[in-house]
Amino acid sequence: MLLRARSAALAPLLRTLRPVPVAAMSTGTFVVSQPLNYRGGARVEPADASGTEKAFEPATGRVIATFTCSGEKEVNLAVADAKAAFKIWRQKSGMERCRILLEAARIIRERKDEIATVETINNGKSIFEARWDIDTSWQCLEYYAGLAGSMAGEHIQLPGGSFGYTRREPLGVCVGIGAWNYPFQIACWKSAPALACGNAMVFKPSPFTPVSVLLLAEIYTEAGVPPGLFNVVQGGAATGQFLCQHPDVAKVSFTGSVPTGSKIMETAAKGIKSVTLELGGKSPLIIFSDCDMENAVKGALMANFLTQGEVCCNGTRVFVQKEILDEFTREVVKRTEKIKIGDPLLEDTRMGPLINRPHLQRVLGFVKLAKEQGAKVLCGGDVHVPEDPKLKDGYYMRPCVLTNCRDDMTCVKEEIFGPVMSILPFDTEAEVLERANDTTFGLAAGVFTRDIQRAHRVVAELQAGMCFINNYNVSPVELPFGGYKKSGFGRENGRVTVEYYSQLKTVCVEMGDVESAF
Ligand SMILES: NC(=O)c1ccc[n+]([C@@H]2O[C@H](COP(=O)([O-])OP(=O)(O)OC[C@H]3O[C@@H](n4cnc5c(N)ncnc54)[C@H](O)[C@@H]3O)[C@@H](O)[C@H]2O)c1
Ligand SMILES: C[N+](C)(C)CCCC=O
Repeated sequence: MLLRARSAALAPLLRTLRPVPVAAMSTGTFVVSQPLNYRGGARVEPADASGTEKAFEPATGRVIATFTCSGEKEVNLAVADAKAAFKIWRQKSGMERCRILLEAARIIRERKDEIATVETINNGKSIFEARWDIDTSWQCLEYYAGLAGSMAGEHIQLPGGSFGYTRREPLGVCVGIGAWNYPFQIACWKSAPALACGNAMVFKPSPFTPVSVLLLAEIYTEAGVPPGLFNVVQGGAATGQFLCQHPDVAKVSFTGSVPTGSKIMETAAKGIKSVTLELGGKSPLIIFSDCDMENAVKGALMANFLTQGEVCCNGTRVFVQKEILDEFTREVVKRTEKIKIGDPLLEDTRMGPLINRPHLQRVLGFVKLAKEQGAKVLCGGDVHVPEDPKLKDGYYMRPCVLTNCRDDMTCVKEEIFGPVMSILPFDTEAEVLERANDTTFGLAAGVFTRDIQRAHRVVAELQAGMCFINNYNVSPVELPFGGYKKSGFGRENGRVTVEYYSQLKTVCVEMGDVESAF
């Protein structure tokens, strides 16, 4: 595995695929010593380079890996291997693919604690939450394994005994490019439907979180996918560009920011490649005065503070009906102040460090600007220094609740991607709908009310791809997830995603003679 342990007794483990005991991994000790590219069913050093990167442990600020970013030659090799594996994989029946994906899901489930620990060390999210992410990862593999066996076309009767039929066929080599906030989950949400449909994938994680996807690559191999079917190349924008412009790549599925999404779409357009774009958001959460207060408060915290607020679909604009504004705000602040910040590997921690120092400074900058623009900080919004000396160089901040906010403030308009909630009072349903939709984003939205008719009426008007009624940020893999407007297009999860990783072939069969015009 990945660990260069302090203890020599662990050395044999490093040369095998066997899981490392989770107890051997603690904050401040983990170091990656093996190659982080994966090609042809094994870890490899890239054949060429487009620079080097360092990956950090956000909890301590330590460097845990220094790695080479892949150049064009390595990208070409990864795509060539994927192309070769695709030829084998596309011939397999849906049930054969199903069995292998189910086996991979089983291994992930079995190694859940270990994978969650690696995720926590490299991303900073609490171990409690990382385990949820790994659950939605293996569940995604199970879900698409289930669909693989039932993918089918149609038979259409034509005059005179002739007929047509359709075949659902894979696209070929698909590229997955991931963000750093859900590294393992994003890799699963892209690769599971891609592989279930018969495609191969080359995946590039964010250079901030290069580590956990290697475990997925090894698990796929152990489960029985052909060598080369799932490859990993490491790197940043340059490596990503090589992938997106490669002539043998059929599709790019991207998760990340709007500006990068726009560049990827431009590159893909030149090669007429299909794209799925899972981009940013500034989602509204609407709390009506007839809500169940306890659930609404819990929902607002779920909507803002998972993964240190670094969540694309967070409901960061919390619109609260005036009658309950004071009570709701009081409760939200009380509970926000109780969130335990610190070592993300401790069982009772609920908020770890942000991803890196520049990002922490950026988020703190948003809070400063919010104050300058007239917002009031009710709690948090400043640096947190944990008592444990080994955490002193980590990137911690206290979760922040802002009030006195207006719709034109920067904190209300822009994606902060940190633990900062803006509370905005409203009077009427019509008014809040207009304000909720007044954004270029459209990823998610939420409504808390006991009035069932109002709940459905409001979500029908909300311009967002993922709407929650009386909950927020839950992710059943059976439900499609994706955005409206500048939050992107295409979907992940749910049955519909099969359509984004396959194409339809129509076959027209003549049973009589050709009736020619000539
Ligand atoms: N909608 C979703 O499902 C979802 C999920 C998670 C994160 N996000 C969004 O992701 C953003 C945060 O992630 P980030 O900072 O990693 O985003 P980012 O756009 O900076 O980077 C995302 C990925 O794109 C790569 N990349 C950068 N330039 C590229 C280029 N020119 N060509 C190809 N690849 C390139 C990066 O190396 C990284 O792997 C936020 O906006 C967040 O909302 C969206
Ligand atoms: C699992 N969540 C919380 C729904 C997040 C999905 C990915 C967004 O960043």
